[in-house]
Amino acid sequence: MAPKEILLITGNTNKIADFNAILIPAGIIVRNRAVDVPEIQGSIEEISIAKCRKAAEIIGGPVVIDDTALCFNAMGGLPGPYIKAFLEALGPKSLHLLLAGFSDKSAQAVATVGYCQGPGHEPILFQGRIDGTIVPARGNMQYGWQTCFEYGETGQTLAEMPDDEKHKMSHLGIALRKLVSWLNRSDDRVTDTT
Ligand SMILES: O=c1[nH]c(=O)c2ncn([C@@H]3O[C@H](COP(=O)(O)OP(=O)(O)OP(=O)(O)O)[C@@H](O)[C@H]3O)c2[nH]1
Ligand SMILES: [Mg+2]
Repeated sequence: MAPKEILLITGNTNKIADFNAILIPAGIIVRNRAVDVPEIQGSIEEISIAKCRKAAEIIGGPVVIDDTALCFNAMGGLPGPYIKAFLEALGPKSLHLLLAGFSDKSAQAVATVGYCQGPGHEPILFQGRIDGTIVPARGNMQYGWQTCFEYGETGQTLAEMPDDEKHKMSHLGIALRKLVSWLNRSDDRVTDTT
């Protein structure tokens, strides 16, 4: 089968690295444009659809985007898609303090990957959700909130897991495997590099 490529619209270099780590073994080439696409307020899905549609308009062709949310169950799903603002304000070391007044520390990490064929086309979403617990930061601090998210019953934060193990179960891994299945069934919607 000819290799396929996607154009990932993001300025987040860690996200690009994660896409590559997950998609290269699946035979997908990841190209990138670092465009800052405006993010509206709304549900996770509304934000992802608007971001994907806007990215396709800016690029004028097929695009892939991801919008990642961290949802605290005690807070009705917040910060959710607004986690970036909380992370920037508090830093990963203080994020767990948001739940100091709650006994329920459970949370979900949600990756919502969007594909849009081009301007005027309806985006398609592929979502991965995993359950975990918000804890004081542990592990590699270089990226996002993953030091604060202990996955399932593993006793490990995402930042304490080896990358290959993390990509097998992560919110993004789940979402991207759904994208890969869809790309493999939709040969006419992706760009062949040959
Ligand atoms: O520990 C993490 N593990 C992840 O898997 C992950 N994915 C995203 N993030 C962070 O969560 C916020 C989401 O915002 P986000 O999805 O809008 O990304 P972003 O604004 O950085 O880039 P863009 O793709 O929108 O251009 C941003 O602070 C990201 O740095 C992650 N942190
Ligand atoms: Mg963003």
